[in-house]
Amino acid sequence: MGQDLKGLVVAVALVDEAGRVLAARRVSPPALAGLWEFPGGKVEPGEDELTALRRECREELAVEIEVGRLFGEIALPAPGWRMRLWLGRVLQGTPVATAHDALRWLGAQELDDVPWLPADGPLVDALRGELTGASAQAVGNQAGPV
Ligand SMILES: Nc1nc2c([nH]c(=O)n2[C@H]2C[C@H](O)[C@@H](COP(=O)(O)OP(=O)(O)OP(=O)(O)O)O2)c(=O)[nH]1
Repeated sequence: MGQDLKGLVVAVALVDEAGRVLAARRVSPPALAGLWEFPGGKVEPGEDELTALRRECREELAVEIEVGRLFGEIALPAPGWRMRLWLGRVLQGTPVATAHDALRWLGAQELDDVPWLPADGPLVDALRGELTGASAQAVGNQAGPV
Protein backbone atom coordinates (compact mmCIF):
# COMPACT_ATOMS: atom_id res chain seq x y z
CA MET A 1 0.00 0.00 0.00
CA GLY A 2 2.90 2.32 0.69
CA GLN A 3 3.91 2.02 -2.95
CA ASP A 4 0.40 2.90 -4.12
CA LEU A 5 0.40 6.05 -2.06
CA LYS A 6 3.73 7.30 -3.36
CA GLY A 7 3.13 10.50 -5.23
CA LEU A 8 -0.33 10.98 -3.76
CA VAL A 9 -1.84 14.27 -2.64
CA VAL A 10 -5.16 14.18 -0.80
CA ALA A 11 -7.45 17.17 -0.54
CA VAL A 12 -10.94 17.91 0.66
CA ALA A 13 -13.82 19.97 -0.62
CA LEU A 14 -15.31 21.06 2.70
CA VAL A 15 -18.95 22.00 2.16
CA ASP A 16 -20.92 24.07 4.66
CA GLU A 17 -24.63 24.24 5.48
CA ALA A 18 -25.11 26.88 2.80
CA GLY A 19 -23.64 24.62 0.12
CA ARG A 20 -20.40 26.58 -0.16
CA VAL A 21 -16.94 25.06 -0.48
CA LEU A 22 -13.82 26.18 1.34
CA ALA A 23 -10.95 27.45 -0.83
CA ALA A 24 -7.50 28.36 0.49
CA ARG A 25 -4.89 30.66 -1.05
CA ARG A 26 -1.35 29.33 -1.27
CA VAL A 27 1.67 31.28 -0.10
CA SER A 28 4.35 29.01 -1.58
CA PRO A 29 6.20 28.03 -3.68
CA PRO A 30 6.45 31.34 -5.56
CA ALA A 31 5.01 29.80 -8.74
CA LEU A 32 1.83 28.79 -6.87
CA ALA A 33 1.56 31.70 -4.44
CA GLY A 34 -1.71 33.58 -4.79
CA LEU A 35 -3.50 30.63 -6.39
CA TRP A 36 -6.34 28.84 -4.64
CA GLU A 37 -6.66 25.19 -3.74
CA PHE A 38 -8.53 22.64 -1.70
CA PRO A 39 -6.97 22.09 1.72
CA GLY A 40 -4.79 19.01 1.81
CA GLY A 41 -1.27 17.82 1.13
CA LYS A 42 1.02 14.91 0.50
CA VAL A 43 0.34 11.53 2.04
CA GLU A 44 3.40 10.64 4.06
CA PRO A 45 5.11 7.26 3.67
CA GLY A 46 3.19 4.60 5.57
CA GLU A 47 0.32 6.95 6.27
CA ASP A 48 -3.28 6.12 5.46
CA GLU A 49 -4.88 8.49 2.95
CA LEU A 50 -7.71 9.67 5.16
CA THR A 51 -5.44 9.95 8.18
CA ALA A 52 -3.31 12.27 6.06
CA LEU A 53 -6.36 14.30 5.11
CA ARG A 54 -7.48 14.74 8.70
CA ARG A 55 -3.92 15.62 9.73
CA GLU A 56 -3.64 18.26 7.01
CA CYS A 57 -6.93 19.83 8.09
CA ARG A 58 -5.75 20.00 11.68
CA GLU A 59 -2.42 21.51 10.60
CA GLU A 60 -3.71 23.91 7.93
CA LEU A 61 -7.13 24.89 9.26
CA ALA A 62 -7.22 23.85 12.93
CA VAL A 63 -10.43 21.88 12.40
CA GLU A 64 -11.64 18.32 12.74
CA ILE A 65 -13.44 17.07 9.65
CA GLU A 66 -15.86 14.38 8.64
CA VAL A 67 -14.84 12.80 5.37
CA GLY A 68 -17.58 11.94 2.89
CA ARG A 69 -17.19 10.24 -0.46
CA LEU A 70 -14.37 10.38 -2.94
CA PHE A 71 -15.24 13.10 -5.44
CA GLY A 72 -12.55 12.75 -8.08
CA GLU A 73 -8.96 12.13 -8.96
CA ILE A 74 -6.65 14.18 -11.18
CA ALA A 75 -3.11 13.96 -12.48
CA LEU A 76 -0.82 16.67 -11.13
CA PRO A 77 1.80 18.47 -13.23
CA ALA A 78 4.63 16.72 -11.38
CA PRO A 79 5.27 13.40 -13.16
CA GLY A 80 3.86 10.43 -11.27
CA TRP A 81 1.84 12.58 -8.88
CA ARG A 82 -1.92 12.53 -8.58
CA MET A 83 -4.47 14.11 -6.29
CA ARG A 84 -7.62 12.57 -4.86
CA LEU A 85 -10.34 15.00 -3.76
CA TRP A 86 -12.82 13.95 -1.09
CA LEU A 87 -16.02 15.64 0.00
CA GLY A 88 -16.28 16.51 3.64
CA ARG A 89 -17.51 18.93 6.24
CA VAL A 90 -16.18 20.62 9.33
CA LEU A 91 -17.05 18.67 12.43
CA GLN A 92 -15.36 20.80 15.05
CA GLY A 93 -13.84 24.27 15.01
CA THR A 94 -13.89 27.20 12.62
CA PRO A 95 -11.27 27.14 9.85
CA VAL A 96 -8.38 29.52 10.35
CA ALA A 97 -5.57 29.88 7.82
CA THR A 98 -2.38 28.65 9.45
CA ALA A 99 -0.59 27.66 6.23
CA HIS A 100 -2.44 29.83 3.70
CA ASP A 101 -2.90 33.59 3.62
CA ALA A 102 -6.64 33.58 2.94
CA LEU A 103 -9.67 31.33 3.14
CA ARG A 104 -13.00 31.77 1.37
CA TRP A 105 -16.28 29.90 1.39
CA LEU A 106 -17.43 29.92 -2.23
CA GLY A 107 -20.93 29.17 -3.48
CA ALA A 108 -21.50 27.45 -6.81
CA GLN A 109 -21.76 30.84 -8.54
CA GLU A 110 -18.57 32.12 -6.91
CA LEU A 111 -16.18 29.33 -7.85
CA ASP A 112 -14.77 31.37 -10.72
CA ASP A 113 -14.12 34.37 -8.47
CA VAL A 114 -10.69 33.07 -7.51
CA PRO A 115 -7.79 31.76 -9.61
CA TRP A 116 -7.44 28.05 -8.83
CA LEU A 117 -4.34 25.95 -9.25
CA PRO A 118 -4.46 24.97 -12.93
CA ALA A 119 -4.73 21.23 -12.28
CA ASP A 120 -7.89 21.78 -10.21
CA GLY A 121 -9.95 23.07 -13.15
CA PRO A 122 -11.86 19.86 -13.88
CA LEU A 123 -12.63 19.30 -10.21
CA VAL A 124 -13.88 22.84 -9.76
CA ASP A 125 -16.13 22.43 -12.81
CA ALA A 126 -17.54 19.20 -11.42
CA LEU A 127 -18.11 20.81 -8.02
CA ARG A 128 -20.32 23.48 -9.53
CA GLY A 129 -23.02 20.87 -10.12
CA GLU A 130 -22.41 19.18 -6.80
CA LEU A 131 -22.89 22.40 -4.84
CA THR A 132 -26.18 23.30 -6.44
CA GLY A 133 -28.67 22.23 -3.84
CA ALA A 134 -25.98 20.51 -1.84
CA SER A 135 -25.65 20.90 1.88
CA ALA A 136 -23.17 19.73 4.45
CA GLN A 137 -25.80 17.32 5.69
CA ALA A 138 -26.27 15.85 2.25
CA VAL A 139 -22.55 15.37 1.92
CA GLY A 140 -22.44 13.62 5.25
CA ASN A 141 -25.42 11.44 4.41
CA GLN A 142 -23.93 10.24 1.16
CA ALA A 143 -20.84 9.25 2.93
CA GLY A 144 -21.52 7.47 6.11
CA PRO A 145 -18.69 7.32 8.58
CA VAL A 146 -15.27 6.59 7.11
N1 LIG B 1 -3.50 20.64 -1.25
C1 LIG B 1 -3.66 20.78 -2.56
N2 LIG B 1 -2.60 20.62 -3.39
C2 LIG B 1 -2.83 20.79 -4.71
C3 LIG B 1 -4.11 21.11 -5.22
N3 LIG B 1 -4.02 21.23 -6.58
C4 LIG B 1 -2.74 20.98 -6.92
O1 LIG B 1 -2.27 21.01 -8.05
N4 LIG B 1 -2.00 20.71 -5.78
C5 LIG B 1 -0.58 20.44 -5.79
C6 LIG B 1 0.22 21.59 -5.26
C7 LIG B 1 1.43 20.91 -4.69
O2 LIG B 1 2.36 20.72 -5.73
C8 LIG B 1 0.89 19.56 -4.25
C9 LIG B 1 0.56 19.56 -2.77
O3 LIG B 1 1.72 19.71 -2.06
P1 LIG B 1 1.84 20.56 -0.72
O4 LIG B 1 3.10 21.32 -0.81
O5 LIG B 1 0.60 21.33 -0.49
O6 LIG B 1 1.94 19.37 0.29
P2 LIG B 1 2.23 19.43 1.83
O7 LIG B 1 1.18 20.28 2.51
O8 LIG B 1 2.33 18.01 2.26
O9 LIG B 1 3.57 20.23 1.96
P3 LIG B 1 5.09 19.79 2.10
O10 LIG B 1 5.15 18.89 3.29
O11 LIG B 1 5.47 19.13 0.83
O12 LIG B 1 5.76 21.11 2.28
O13 LIG B 1 -0.30 19.33 -4.97
C10 LIG B 1 -5.18 21.29 -4.32
O14 LIG B 1 -6.33 21.59 -4.69
N5 LIG B 1 -4.92 21.10 -3.01
